[in-house]
Amino acid sequence: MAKALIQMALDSLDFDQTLALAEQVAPYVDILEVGTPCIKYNGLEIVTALKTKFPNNLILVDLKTMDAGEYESTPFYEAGADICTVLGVSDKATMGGVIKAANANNAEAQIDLISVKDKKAVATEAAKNGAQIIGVHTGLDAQAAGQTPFADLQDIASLNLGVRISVAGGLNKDTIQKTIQAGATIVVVGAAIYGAPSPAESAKELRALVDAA
Ligand SMILES: O=C(CO)[C@H](O)[C@H](O)COP(=O)(O)O
Repeated sequence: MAKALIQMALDSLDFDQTLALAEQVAPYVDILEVGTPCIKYNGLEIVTALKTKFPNNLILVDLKTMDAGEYESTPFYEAGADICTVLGVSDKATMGGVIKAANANNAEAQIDLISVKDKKAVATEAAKNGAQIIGVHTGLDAQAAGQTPFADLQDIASLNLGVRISVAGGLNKDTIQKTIQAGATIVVVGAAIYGAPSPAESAKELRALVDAA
């Protein structure tokens, strides 16, 4: 089985701080994620900067697109995004638009199941329609209310859809291995890295745990 990938969520608003954090963690993670607040604040320029500075990392742009999928995502793919996200609560045509833009740019589309009621149905349909990645995601607000992504992961993994499963929602060194063992092929970490005294040390520790899982 292929090793799981680690994705670091860059959730700062500040352009220079985002690049500085990426510099610290890039050797230990596979995917650098431009978080939703960061992409809204900084736009295409930060995608270009990350792609240029970190050619050995994949770049995920967490657009969380809700409408006009192809139109909104195309410039980000053209700027170097390897993966863009689109909301699973959006219209089938919106998800289809991002999948189309991804395919046109030799890249991938991720369907984010955040706030989706029937996650199994949306994931099944999205995989059938060509989405490469399904994102099981407990957002920051839901985390603050005590929720975790683990039950949803079990539901989605049980479908055996043949697509990659990304999991986000407060993962840390105590939960990352069990997340992979439960079926995640991409594990997303934000606060546990950027909130650590040494983000580089934290990313290195997570790398070792993921490689040993
Ligand atoms: O997409 C996000 C919020 O919507 C976060 O980037 C994602 O949840 C990862 O961060 P954390 O590990 O702190 O939960």
